[in-house]
Amino acid sequence: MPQLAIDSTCLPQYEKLDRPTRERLLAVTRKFRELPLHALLSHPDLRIRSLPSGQDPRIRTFRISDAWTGVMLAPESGETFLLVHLLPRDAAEEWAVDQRHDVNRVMGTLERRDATALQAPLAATPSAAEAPNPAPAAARATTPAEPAGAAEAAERPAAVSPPTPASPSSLFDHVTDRDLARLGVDPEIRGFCRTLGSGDELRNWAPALPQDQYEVLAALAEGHPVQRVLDEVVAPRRPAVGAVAADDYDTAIRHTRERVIVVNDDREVEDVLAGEFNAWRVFLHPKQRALAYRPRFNGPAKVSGGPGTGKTVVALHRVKHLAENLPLGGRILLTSFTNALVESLRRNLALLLPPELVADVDVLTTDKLALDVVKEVHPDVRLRTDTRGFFANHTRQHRLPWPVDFLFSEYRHVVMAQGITTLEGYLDPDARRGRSTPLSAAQRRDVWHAISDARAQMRAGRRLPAEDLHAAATRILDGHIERRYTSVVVDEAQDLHPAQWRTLRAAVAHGPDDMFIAGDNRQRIYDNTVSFRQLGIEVVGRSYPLRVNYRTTGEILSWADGIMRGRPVTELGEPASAPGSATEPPGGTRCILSGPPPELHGADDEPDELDALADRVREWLADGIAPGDICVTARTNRLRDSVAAHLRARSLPATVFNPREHAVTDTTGAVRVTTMHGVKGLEFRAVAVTGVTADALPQMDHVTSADLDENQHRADLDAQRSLLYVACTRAREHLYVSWHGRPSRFLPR
Ligand SMILES: Nc1ncnc2c1ncn2[C@@H]1O[C@H](COP(=O)(O)OP(=O)(O)OP(=O)(O)O)[C@@H](O)[C@H]1O
Repeated sequence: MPQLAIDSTCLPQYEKLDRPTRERLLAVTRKFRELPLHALLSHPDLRIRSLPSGQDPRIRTFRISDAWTGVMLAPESGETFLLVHLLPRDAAEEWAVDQRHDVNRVMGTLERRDATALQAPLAATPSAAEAPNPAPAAARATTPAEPAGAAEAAERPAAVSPPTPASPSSLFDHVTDRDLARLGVDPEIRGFCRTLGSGDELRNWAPALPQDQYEVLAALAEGHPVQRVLDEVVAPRRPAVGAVAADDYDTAIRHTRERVIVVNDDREVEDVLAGEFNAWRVFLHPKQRALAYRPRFNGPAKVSGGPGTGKTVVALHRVKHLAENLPLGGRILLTSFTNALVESLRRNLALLLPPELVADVDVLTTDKLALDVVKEVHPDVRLRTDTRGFFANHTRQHRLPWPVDFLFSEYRHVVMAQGITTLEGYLDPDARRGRSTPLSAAQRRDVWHAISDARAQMRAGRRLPAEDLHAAATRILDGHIERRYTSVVVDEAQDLHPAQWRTLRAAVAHGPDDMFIAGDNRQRIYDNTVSFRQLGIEVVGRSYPLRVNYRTTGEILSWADGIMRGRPVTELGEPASAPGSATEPPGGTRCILSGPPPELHGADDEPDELDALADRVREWLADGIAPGDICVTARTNRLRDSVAAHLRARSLPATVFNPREHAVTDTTGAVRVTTMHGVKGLEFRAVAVTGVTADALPQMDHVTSADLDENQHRADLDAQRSLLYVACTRAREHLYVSWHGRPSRFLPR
């Protein structure tokens, strides 16, 4: 009996079908599974057609409805049908005739290429006019809201400049044919890639190239050595069973789990097709799968990677693996930074795990965990959120000769960061390493007494700041022989304070699979620097980068990377001040999507800026982007509230979103307006970043003065730079950045 598999290309298309067409598609897919091959091919309703002039004799089209056509790969031998694409009727055949599917014998995967487009540069040196259909490279990527007909059929590279035949400056001169073959690059693509002169040219051809070979070429083009590409791109895909024969489509389809899934019943078909945003549940990059489903790590493991590389997705799948293998009586903690992020993790976990496994997982912010632990012993304790102001008062009361924020900074970045509990500890010459304001022993005593006094008052009032709450929680957890959790999984790890890490460390016993940590220091928007080693979290030999971005278009990411250019970023868990501490290389992340470049708008004053923003939002809505898929960010609470009021005054649906109070789903019917801090970890089809004005970014009253502490000054500036980076990288398809007056110096030139 034939089997059905679905290619991930179909998912965003399915979103565009109306309900009757979806039902019709399900009825058709049922026939694929139920009828014998000969009955299927001759079924009158399905109108299965082969394409005599097509590049691939196995490709067929079939009728879904008057308006929509399915494209499938029908087996010559074997029995697995692959549903390749869903397209408007007129566009389907035009697209399908150009495509060819082949088994990649080295990686064992099934790949698709636009064979017609790729033949052109090999046949001759085309003039620009002859270059393949100059459609935007966006074709493969961002999905228009309505069926776009011919535009969808034209999944062709943009002819920025026609590739030229092999020249001394060709992009892959440094790689031999033999190495390319070892990396799974087949003869046709080996010949083709010799015609490319630049990384931009390669990217423009991405929609036409076989997917896995493109990833190999992109990694080589970025300068990664052959061995690393073998280890990171080829090895995770290589089938355990050895080479796959060139005509063994059945095996290749089953092995291409990154893009293809075999479905067994109606429920599975619907489940897989039901929306683009669920792709992460089913299709994992081999590297993501290898990390999430590795049977065990012998200790803490760390996954880092730029924005949108699927760190959260890997963390969720890791929880699934841990829950499926949990010993009797075990429990898992999944933790993140804000209530909104935790809420979104909880929702996604419920999509991924059956309820009986969800029941074994606590999904909590790290602060909530600490509060729960402390309340078990001191039920009347509450979390204090005005700590900065409280310490400012104490600075004045003790008549200390430093600015009002100094005491708080000393409390947070020295005393609590290092877990110092005595005056002697604070007097230790190493205690203030990295702080650039020297303090005499007498001054340290004054500071210590002021801090102790403030802490004693806070304890007496039973309202503890997060740092003290965590110190208390750590003491309580350390006092138990039984640890609270079997495994702890941490998302958005870059922003946790050392005191929060100590709570997490104390919540789980040292051992295999104790901690799984996902984060990205480029996105660190709070001023914490952390040394995993000093906290007893040893990740050496268990650190893994992710390098494929699934969220953001290449145009948006490469512009946003300009915000961070020239700022070396330390690796997650490496303190900035450590001699020789490793830094994350800039860029190095490949995007699978492409689309329009970011739009930048400078206005004369704030009212003009808000008027232009309202026009942009209105256009997005008119283009069919749902209000809940649009987010506007502002640097300050004041601007956020003005933006929301301004949009509403122009009859646009807008609501203020506060991640500490709201779940992401609370505000789906309206355009979300939030602060830049509020968009951490989230994503939207369209994002407007407003108020990127010279005096708002950096906002100097939130930056320690360089005279007081040079290092802290730099760290504070970097945190604000990262804030802009985080806000801009939340956009999936459209990014709009605006300012009034002078633009922020963080904007790329
Ligand atoms: N293998 C995959 N296939 C399809 N989509 C994926 C895959 N992995 C991740 N995604 C999607 O990419 C987007 C980004 O993923 P995710 O939020 O996990 O990234 P992240 O690295 O945690 O991002 P950030 O650090 O910017 O918050 C999400 O929409 C997710 O569903």
